[in-house]
Amino acid sequence: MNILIENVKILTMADGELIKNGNIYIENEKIKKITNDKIDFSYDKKIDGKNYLAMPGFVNAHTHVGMSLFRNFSDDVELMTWLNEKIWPLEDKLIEEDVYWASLLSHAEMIMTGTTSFADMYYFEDQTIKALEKSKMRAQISRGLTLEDKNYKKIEENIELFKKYENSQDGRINIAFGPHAVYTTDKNYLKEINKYAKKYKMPIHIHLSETKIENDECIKRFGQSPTEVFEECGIFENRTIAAHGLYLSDKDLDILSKYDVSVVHNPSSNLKLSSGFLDCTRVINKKINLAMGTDSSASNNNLSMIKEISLTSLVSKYNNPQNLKAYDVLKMATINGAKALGLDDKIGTLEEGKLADIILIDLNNPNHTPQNNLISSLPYSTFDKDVSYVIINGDLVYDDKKFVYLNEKEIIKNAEKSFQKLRNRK
Ligand SMILES: CSC[C@H]1O[C@@H](n2cnc3c(O)ncnc32)[C@H](O)[C@@H]1O
Ligand SMILES: [Zn+2]
Repeated sequence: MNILIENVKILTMADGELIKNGNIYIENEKIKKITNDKIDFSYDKKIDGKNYLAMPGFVNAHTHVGMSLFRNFSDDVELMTWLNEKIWPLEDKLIEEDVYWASLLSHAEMIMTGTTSFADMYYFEDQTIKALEKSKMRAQISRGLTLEDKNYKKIEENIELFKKYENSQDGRINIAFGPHAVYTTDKNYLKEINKYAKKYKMPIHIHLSETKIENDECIKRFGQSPTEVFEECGIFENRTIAAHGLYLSDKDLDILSKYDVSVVHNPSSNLKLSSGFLDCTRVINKKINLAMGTDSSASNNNLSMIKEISLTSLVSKYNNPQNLKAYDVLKMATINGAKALGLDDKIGTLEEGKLADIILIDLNNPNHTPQNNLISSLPYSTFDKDVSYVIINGDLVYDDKKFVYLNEKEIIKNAEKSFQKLRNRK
């Protein structure tokens, strides 16, 4: 499909470029040209971009899309109570169909709030991949791995996922290993994962130093911080997404900065589970790639990157208004997320030759008026409902606030039904 977005304000997120006006020519899956000029181009769809802002789609660099059936199921508790008493017992009853509908529900929510790519860690990931065939989102998928894995069968399943789906669906799918966290694994298990990650050149997705208790218990168990344990086991020798990172010491940050590790900030989930709030500036100052995620809608309790962008900006400024400028927060949600997924040469900025993952924000709303500073408008004034068009891999998936491929009513009905069945399942 060829698309022309005409006469639009463009935030490219490419270095040095702020807002410019022009036309975006999308040929098949790529951005062919961004120019003020009219070029000879035959298109299947023309979007009148007047009063819209085009920018790269958001990259949600840490989530669990299969958990959206648990939205508002367990609130007002801290992480370990939430996991041990509420979430894990429910996950024991999950079946494939639940994850399929939960995934579609999450994909719909992400698309309508401007997310075009995500990194996921969960169970029944083949169902999430099946849902991706419908939603057409871009994703890095990892099978969640814990010590419940008796004969390392789940590691094998993770490798099978890689062999079957790596680069599938027109290159929109990548597969990673998903060792859950230091407290659900041990050194032998992590070393085994590292061995295969190296063999297959697969990236890794972990939870890291999310709570103070996690750190304290790790030090009791190993005499090392979680970062030191993962480093010793070779995990960081593979490109790694490390979600949370709230309790990283200076020494931990120095370790991470030596490797291709991206820390992912999940502000809503961290605040809601009372884990704390990441000092983003401290991580960025150590030259570590800092991306942004929602975590799941069971702890967030939704999947809006616009909400995460806003929270990150506002809470980071609580003691100093100079902390974290609007543009730096937008980088976390776009190009830094792309880097976390190993895709910064393909997505994350709007540049000729890159894949067309583009969203259009409606500026014709009272909350964007007057247009004094469009970069500030994004973190400080944008609502989810301002997202009007979403293009992924050159494919229009959300057209003037309507899903092109997803049947919203069917998804909502089946997700609701799945949760009622799951709840009653023995
Ligand atoms: C092994 S699959 C993923 C696993 O992670 C659990 N989970 C969801 N959110 C969090 C979080 O913030 N910290 C730690 N673990 C989390 C989820 O319930 C699955 O069991
Ligand atoms: Zn998580």
